[in-house]
Amino acid sequence: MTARIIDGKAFAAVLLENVAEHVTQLKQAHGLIPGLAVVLVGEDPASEIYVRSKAKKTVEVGMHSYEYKLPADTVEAELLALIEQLNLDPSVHGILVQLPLPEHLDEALVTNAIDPSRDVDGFHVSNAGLLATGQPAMVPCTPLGCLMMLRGYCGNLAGLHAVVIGRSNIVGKPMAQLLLKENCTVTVAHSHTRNLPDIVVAADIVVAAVGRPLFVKGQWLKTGATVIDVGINRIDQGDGTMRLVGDVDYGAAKDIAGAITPVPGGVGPMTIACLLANTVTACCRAHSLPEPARLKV
Ligand SMILES: Nc1nc2c(c(=O)[nH]1)N[C@@H](CN(C=O)c1ccc(C(=O)N[C@@H](CCC(=O)O)C(=O)O)cc1)CN2
Repeated sequence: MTARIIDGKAFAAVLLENVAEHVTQLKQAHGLIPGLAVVLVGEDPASEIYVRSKAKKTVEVGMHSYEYKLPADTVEAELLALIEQLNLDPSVHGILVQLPLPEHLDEALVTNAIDPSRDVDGFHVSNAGLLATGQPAMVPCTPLGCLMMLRGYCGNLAGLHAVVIGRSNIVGKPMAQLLLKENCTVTVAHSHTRNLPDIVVAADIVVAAVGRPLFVKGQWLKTGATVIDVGINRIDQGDGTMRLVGDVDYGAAKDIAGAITPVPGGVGPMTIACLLANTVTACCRAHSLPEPARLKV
């Protein structure tokens, strides 16, 4: 069996078109332009690329982009003061602080300083709680993108056994909550899980978010399983060049899985598209307008 490729770039292109259409409608019907503020602290090269890409796409879909670049030695009080200023700015509908933060900054404290209604990353404890209790929330962008692709490929997910490998607040936990909401049977595996291959082999859906290159082996998979690879790892090829790989051994997995996301070109592009969709949703909620159905899960 050769797996179908789940093309994240194509999914993202469709979602971005829908976002752009809604932005045009908001402008024409209500004179509103959604605004997204992105805060980057420090000079992490990958974060700089992601932030640049977010700003570029924000402008491409017709929204306002506000970028704040702070030095790596920024003190917590200064960052919190900027967040407070953005919380009060009526032209800003979405706020995100790019992660990871420099070590001296408390990620939870900073994330929870963002007004939950503008928390387009969905990392605020209020949004995490709403999602965990099945209530309308801002949903973290990476798991939201994974779910949209899973729905697109599998249709109804009810009754399927999903194994989520990884329990981070950003991906693993919200992914498990979203899959539960879809009536999947969900197993969350992590670094202490015993006999992981025996667990993965029972899965109809595998979401790999462990942050370890090529960790999930092809022979662990059930034939025909749908595999979503969240990992983005740069590995040295031994000749001085670097290669981008996921958490799944794609070369082996593609012969056993039914469908699989590539790295690059899988989950990554959907993360940014979902961020812009969340910003439109936040703008609609802020102005008590109906939420665009096509941007929702
Ligand atoms: N505040 C946040 N910080 C971080 C998040 C997040 O959702 N919110 N997620 C990641 C980084 N990230 C977005 O911020 C992100 C990562 C990767 C991609 C992407 O498109 N990747 C490409 C490959 C690009 C490359 O060469 O590195 C792909 O997979 O095709 C988009 C967004 C951590 N921080």
